[in-house]
Amino acid sequence: MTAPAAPPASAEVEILIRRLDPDLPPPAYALPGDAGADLRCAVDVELAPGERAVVPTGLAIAMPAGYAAFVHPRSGLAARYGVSLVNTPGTIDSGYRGEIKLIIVNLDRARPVTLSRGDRVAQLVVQRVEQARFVEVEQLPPSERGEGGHGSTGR
Ligand SMILES: O=c1ccn([C@H]2C[C@H](O)[C@@H](COP(=O)(O)OP(=O)(O)OP(=O)(O)O)O2)c(=O)[nH]1
Ligand SMILES: [Mg+2]
Repeated sequence: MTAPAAPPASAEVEILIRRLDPDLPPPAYALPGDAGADLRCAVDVELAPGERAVVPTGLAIAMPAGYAAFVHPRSGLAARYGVSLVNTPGTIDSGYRGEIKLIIVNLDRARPVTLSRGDRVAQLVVQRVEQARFVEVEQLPPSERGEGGHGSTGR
């Protein structure tokens, strides 16, 4: 079986990058078509169980209006060591020009974890996002779900 055919080609979006730490490689997709481009940590970090740290990536970006980038954990690190991001996914606004930082947490209950400068510790997913216009009304239109939430459809 081959993968389903792609819809009509969508152009790649150009993202400008600044390497604040020129010795680190730029963000890159590990394989063609990957959703996330890997981000590296710019410093060595050791996290005790339950500890978190704000970690620099040495990277600043500028993307077009109408886009946002989301910082996601890497599942390999999550499965092997319990490493995640506190605010997953972290939101990078299109107007943000500062250094992308990762709020990394060690969720393992027993083992400390060491991340070394240059390790690929997170991934950046670039997406189109809509801007909403919030219109206040007295009543919201009816729907089949109504106000049912939090398991209202059953287990
Ligand atoms: O994991 C993250 C999340 C955010 N940011 C940067 C980019 C983003 O545009 C900015 C603000 O993030 P967010 O809106 O999530 O935080 P906030 O607490 O609402 O801060 P602000 O008041 O600056 O919007 O911080 C990061 O570098 N890493
Ligand atoms: Mg904000």
